[in-house]
Amino acid sequence: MEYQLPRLTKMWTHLERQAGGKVKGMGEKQIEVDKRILRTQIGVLKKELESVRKHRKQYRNRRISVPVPVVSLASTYMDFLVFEAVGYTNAGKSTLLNRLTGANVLVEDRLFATLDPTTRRVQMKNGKEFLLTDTVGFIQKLPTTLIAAFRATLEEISESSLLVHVVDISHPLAEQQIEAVEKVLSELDVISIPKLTVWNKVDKVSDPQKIKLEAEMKEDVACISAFNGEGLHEFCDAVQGKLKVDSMVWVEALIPFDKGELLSTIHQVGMVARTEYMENGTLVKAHVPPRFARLLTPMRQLYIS
Ligand SMILES: Nc1nc2c(ncn2[C@@H]2O[C@H](COP(=O)(O)OP(=O)(O)OP(=O)(O)O)[C@@H](O)[C@H]2O)c(=O)[nH]1
Ligand SMILES: [Mg+2]
Repeated sequence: MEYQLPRLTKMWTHLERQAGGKVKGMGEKQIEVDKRILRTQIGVLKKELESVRKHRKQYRNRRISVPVPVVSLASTYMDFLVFEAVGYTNAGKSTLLNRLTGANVLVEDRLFATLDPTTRRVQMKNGKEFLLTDTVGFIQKLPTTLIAAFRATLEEISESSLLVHVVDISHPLAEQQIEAVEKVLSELDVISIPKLTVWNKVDKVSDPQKIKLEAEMKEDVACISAFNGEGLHEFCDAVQGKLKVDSMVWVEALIPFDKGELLSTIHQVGMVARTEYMENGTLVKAHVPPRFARLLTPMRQLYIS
């Protein structure tokens, strides 16, 4: 609508032309009316956007502050491993989400098919899980008014553990699109979040072998086709590897036998290197998400003592 506002004039000049120029100014009045309607609608939408933002924020806060109910431990802690698929519009983010989770997210060969973030649980073949959020695509020179409109969505990005930057590597302007996305990411101040780059649509390039070799040479780049599933296992492995290095901490803890559910959560959200049954509990050595590590503090002390 903000885009439309200054362009209304052009829409109405045809009226004057039709009337043979006799009623000059007739279009002009209509423009004023239209502008007022648009401004009112913009105001209403802005208010709604603000309330969406507040709502999402509350929701996120609640996710973080839940006082650890034992039964839902697993699903609660899952939230600490939120993965965000970011990328240029039409790069294949939604296709990737669908392919990994069997979700039914709208996929379309057009810009901005996705306007609302969708989060799904991804189950990897080794039983590990993570949450993957699909978001709105980026474009070059994202107008500031659009940034405002998508702010609620973009804010989700800043709270994820890993960003997966999906690139349409078959696109002739892939290089520029990568740059555009990196630029938006830096504007969002999320440079510190670990990132994995995915070159998607490798089935569509003229020389897949060359592209795959190129990807191999680079650090943190996985080559896939969300379309036919090629490279997805490697992608999941890369996600896990990245996590271990960048967003997990090493813990050694003694889990009392009556806290068995904690043990299964560690297996689910973390990467267990070793378990050993002791007299007073299970000794676990594993990489786990930092937040979870903090919760294990008493049990880590138990191990030390
Ligand atoms: N050939 C080929 N086409 C793909 C692949 N992945 C996605 N596509 C196609 O690319 C188009 C865009 O896919 P989407 O998943 O909607 O892209 P998106 O990144 O979610 O786009 P926005 O929601 O607009 O940001 C669709 O026509 C997909 O079928 C792939 O690996 N190979
Ligand atoms: Mg999409």
